[in-house]
Amino acid sequence: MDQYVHSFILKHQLIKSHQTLLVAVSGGPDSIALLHYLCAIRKTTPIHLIALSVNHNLRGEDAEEDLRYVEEVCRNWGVEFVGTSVDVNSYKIKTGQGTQEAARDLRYQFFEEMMHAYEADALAMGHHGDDQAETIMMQMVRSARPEAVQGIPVERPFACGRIIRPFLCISKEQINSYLQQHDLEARIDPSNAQTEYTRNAFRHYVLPFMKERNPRFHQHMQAWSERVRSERAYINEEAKKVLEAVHFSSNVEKFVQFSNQTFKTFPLALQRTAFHLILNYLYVKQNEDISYLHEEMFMNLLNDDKPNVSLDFPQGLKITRAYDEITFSFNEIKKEGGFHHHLQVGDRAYFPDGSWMDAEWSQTDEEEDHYTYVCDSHHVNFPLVVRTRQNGDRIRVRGMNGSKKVKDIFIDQKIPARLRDTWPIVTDQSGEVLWVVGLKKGGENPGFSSGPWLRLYYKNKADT
Ligand SMILES: Nc1ncnc2c1ncn2[C@@H]1O[C@H](COP(=O)(O)OP(=O)(O)OP(=O)(O)O)[C@@H](O)[C@H]1O
Repeated sequence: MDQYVHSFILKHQLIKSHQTLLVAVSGGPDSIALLHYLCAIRKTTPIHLIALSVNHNLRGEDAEEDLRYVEEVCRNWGVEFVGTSVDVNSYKIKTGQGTQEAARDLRYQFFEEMMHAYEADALAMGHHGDDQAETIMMQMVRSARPEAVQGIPVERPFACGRIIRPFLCISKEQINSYLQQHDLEARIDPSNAQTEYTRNAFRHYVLPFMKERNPRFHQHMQAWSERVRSERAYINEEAKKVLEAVHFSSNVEKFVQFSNQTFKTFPLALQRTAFHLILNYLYVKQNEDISYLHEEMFMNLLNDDKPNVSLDFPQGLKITRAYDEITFSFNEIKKEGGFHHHLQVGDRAYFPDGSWMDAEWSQTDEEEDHYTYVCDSHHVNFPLVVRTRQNGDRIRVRGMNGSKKVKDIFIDQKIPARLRDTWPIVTDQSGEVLWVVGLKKGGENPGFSSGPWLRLYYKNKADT
């Protein structure tokens, strides 16, 4: 066992000389073996070890005895010890969590505090290869998405350092032999009683079957986890390029819009991943309800023959496709035919009636007609927004002092009421109305500036 763990630590560079290492010790076999192993390597790799143990007060006096047992072991092995008792029941009432979830939260809060208190480099935990195999199999049953089936990480950032799991490369059986070999005693493994029902079923029925087929199954699962993680990291980086290409920009409104054509130039794997990156950005809390079926629905929306399609996602998120334009929005556009597009320079925005608008840099400040708008680019906050009217919209009309209600412009120009809710209006990011297309121009007069100018061009479907 020692050799496996040694190579694993080296391969992942989990521990280095002179580091301060916290070890989470419940008193059960896995963490007692881990503590013993780490004590032993102190002979060749000088490290500062501190053992942490949490009494969850869930198993009466037994739990207190576990803590005292760990304390005694630490005294005998010359390891600094910090123990704590937490009140899981009060925390459960406060947070509405289940027992295991609340216990876990409190345990990690304590670990985090200790990481800062000791300015530790890492916290070592006793998860092993069988835990890994169970976790991956459970994830596979739950999800069809590779990114949701990655298992337990060998290391991850935590507080001021990292969490490391040096035993992921070995099986529970190897840990038991190690305990025997070194004549080590552990408290009765409380995990069987505490572990959730599903995990126990995998532990007792599925894992033995897999190990019977291949005793090295846990090694395969560990290799799988490492491989999937590195591949996912690569795909995620590549998918960020998709977001760049479609001019994805974060904004307070949590509103995302891009061209379907551009999005679809990328391979399917990147489209899928980019879709999840967008969802991660839109959903403040990770949404457990999103499954690969949602992913399929989105992929179908991209390829649907119909020009206007929409999907309703959890928490009121609406995804629509209007011709080439894909929109993710929580603010459902209330009025029929209403829209809200972001417009970057070099983009074309399509409207539900088939008309469109181009945005480009211009060499001149000349405006050919009512359907061209030029402004000094220094006076606008990008990206521009092309949307339908909102209550209270006003425009600072060029050459006039003060502003005018957009509603009055529609009335003055005798625009029929049925057209007003779908009439395009351009604003900048700060909400300043720049142009009521075809009717009134606002903002600074481009004739007074030296550019560079931004030129907008509106083309009505009926004219083509
Ligand atoms: N009460 C606790 N105090 C300190 N560390 C804990 C505690 N409970 C769990 N841990 C840490 O989390 C790891 C995984 O926890 P889990 O509940 O899966 O295992 P366990 O059966 O308690 O493990 P072990 O056999 O090491 O006691 C443990 O190996 C240990 O490092």
